[in-house]
Amino acid sequence: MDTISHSIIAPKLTIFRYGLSPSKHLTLRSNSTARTNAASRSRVSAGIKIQNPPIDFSDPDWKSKFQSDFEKRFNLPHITDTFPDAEPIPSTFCLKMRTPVTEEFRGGYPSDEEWHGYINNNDRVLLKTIYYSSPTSAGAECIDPDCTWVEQWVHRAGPREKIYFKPEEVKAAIVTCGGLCPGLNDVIRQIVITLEIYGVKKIVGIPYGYRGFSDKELAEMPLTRKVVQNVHLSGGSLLGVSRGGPGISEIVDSMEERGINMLFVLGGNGTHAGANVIHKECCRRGVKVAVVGVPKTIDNDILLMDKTFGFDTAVEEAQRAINSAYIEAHSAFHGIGIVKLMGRSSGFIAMHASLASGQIDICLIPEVPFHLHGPHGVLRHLKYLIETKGSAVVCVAEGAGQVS
Ligand SMILES: Nc1ncnc2c1ncn2[C@@H]1O[C@H](COP(=O)(O)OP(=O)(O)OP(=O)(O)O)[C@@H](O)[C@H]1O
Ligand SMILES: O=P(O)(O)OC[C@H]1O[C@](O)(CO)[C@@H](O)[C@@H]1O
Repeated sequence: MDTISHSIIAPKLTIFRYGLSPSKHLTLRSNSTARTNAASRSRVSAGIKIQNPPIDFSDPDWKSKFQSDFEKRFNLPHITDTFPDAEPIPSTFCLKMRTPVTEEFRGGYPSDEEWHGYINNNDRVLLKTIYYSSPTSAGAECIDPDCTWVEQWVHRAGPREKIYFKPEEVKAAIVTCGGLCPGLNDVIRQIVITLEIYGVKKIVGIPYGYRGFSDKELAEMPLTRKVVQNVHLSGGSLLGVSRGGPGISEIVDSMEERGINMLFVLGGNGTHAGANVIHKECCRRGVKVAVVGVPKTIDNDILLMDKTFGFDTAVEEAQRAINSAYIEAHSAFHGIGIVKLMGRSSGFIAMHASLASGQIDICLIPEVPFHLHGPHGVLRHLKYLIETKGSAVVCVAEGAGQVS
């Protein structure tokens, strides 16, 4: 199976791929790999070998075992795991209000009012919504050889009716680390505005990533709705970014000194590895701090999120390059345009830009192995395009053809 390639042909677009056996489509991940994968561009499922304990499909209970294992893996930690005595209070925020919920609601909402302002703790989002009747169905991703329907879900994010931090006692900090990504300022803005709606008054930005926790020259930046009102109109990060910086102990010391008890980190893999150890260090010290990770990946390759910020901008911008390549290729005799786009481990930008542009003939992405040569190879198809259309445009994601 792994040497025969075939192509899926959509109008004007060919994505080269191998025929994969169902077993190679497994998306099941262990707890640790789910997290690592999520942080390391794991939306890719086809073609990647996943190290998991094999499922014994001869066991008549395999499905219920799989589902309960899946449930355990997505069992979210809660603040009361670390602070069993933490007392919940009614939330001051509600999806239906644009000002903090006031005292008059503290005892509950009027019974005749349909409130629907919160996410229930048991709300779930189904990850797989397609029932494939056969492993040979186009795009089939099967757990087992018979392609049985197995429910996979994750918790639904959003505001809860009970909170554990009194807004007046919160000092929230926001930090942006790693490289830039479109949308960082939008996220900073929205965090500040939402915190204010909760009633939080003390909000600061930590300048230049984790470095801002140790460098005495870098003063924290007070953030209010007024400060962030128009920041989404400019690129980059209002706070600045950096790589490297202090050790975890120094960061947590600094947070304690500053009285920060809520930290929002915006960043990629490294940033989240840092956030994780900051959280662990806070737990070890017994300081009540909420560490919130906001994943930053322009590649949109986090399975558990609808879409990561910056992705749409990347797709939009990519189309300008595609359009230029198209014009060049079609103006030249037997012209071939090649556009290389971001995406070392996943090809969502390349695929979406290709589809949206309507100008790409071949799209090569890391998830889908292909041959350059041979009867089903890319070059053969390119020759066919030149012979029949006179020109062609190819879109290549950075990591295409590099997954072994
Ligand atoms: N394993 C780790 N433990 C603690 N901190 C880390 C770890 N890896 C990276 N960091 C810290 O996280 C910050 C950002 O990391 P990094 O430069 O790797 O960017 P990133 O978050 O992966 O973003 P990008 O995807 O843009 O590269 C740095 O300040 C770095 O010191
Ligand atoms: O060259 P680096 O820093 O490893 O990053 C490359 C990766 O970063 C991105 O450009 C953005 O995540 C990816 O498309 C690419 O895979």
